[in-house]
Amino acid sequence: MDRKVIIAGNWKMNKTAAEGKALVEALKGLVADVCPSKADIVVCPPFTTIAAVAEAIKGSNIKLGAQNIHWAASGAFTGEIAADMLKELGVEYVIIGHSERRQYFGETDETVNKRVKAALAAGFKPIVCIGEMLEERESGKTEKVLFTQLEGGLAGLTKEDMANVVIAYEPVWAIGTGKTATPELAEETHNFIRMTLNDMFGKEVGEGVRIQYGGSMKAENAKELVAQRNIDGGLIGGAALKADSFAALVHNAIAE
Ligand SMILES: O=C[C@H](O)COP(=O)(O)O
Repeated sequence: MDRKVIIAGNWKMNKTAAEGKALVEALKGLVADVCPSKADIVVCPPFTTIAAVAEAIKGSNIKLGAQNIHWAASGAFTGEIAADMLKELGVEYVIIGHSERRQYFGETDETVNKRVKAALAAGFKPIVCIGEMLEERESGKTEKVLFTQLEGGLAGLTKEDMANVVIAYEPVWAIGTGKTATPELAEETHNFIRMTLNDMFGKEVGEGVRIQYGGSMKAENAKELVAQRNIDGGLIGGAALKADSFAALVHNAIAE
């Protein structure tokens, strides 16, 4: 099945509004030649930078994402963000359950699931992050960890919901370390994720779900990674923080 490549830049806690605006102003020109039918190009700035970026990317082929969403419509949830607030800014994608949220902010499969459901109900496309820690991989627990994260994070979702869900596989040991998974190892794991999705939702659904790789992906390794059968793009941290490195990565990822 043909799945459209999706390259998303997760800016994490980087870029003021002015810096974010400057980045996308430069990026727009550098990726203007990328046909929207060929790839989805997404930037996910921090909340305070979204409005400025939304304005700057109007009329371009760059789409907007956020880095989190709360499950309640409003209320006493200090530090959180609601669906309406993101909708108003033109956000389309929402990253949910990033390993940094799980590691440092107590995110669990249960809260991931609540956020995913809220995102879908509001019409967003969730990018659901899963991935194992180094000691889990070394002790042979990778598949068990990923299975549990998929089962918990996607619990209760329908086949129709899955048409709007993107999975990001990010081995935690590869994030920001420069230690990319080899294309073979990444593909083996993506294939396991695909099989699990096929089991959970049926092959006709599972084969259509886009699975991004994340973890030290850069222009130099993007082509080989995305060439793998079950790798449909990337969730990019460090290399998304500069317009030229992100644009080069996008071009290499979709190069024939
Ligand atoms: O969300 C992005 C990932 O955590 C990857 O980050 P990185 O490209 O800096 O390794």
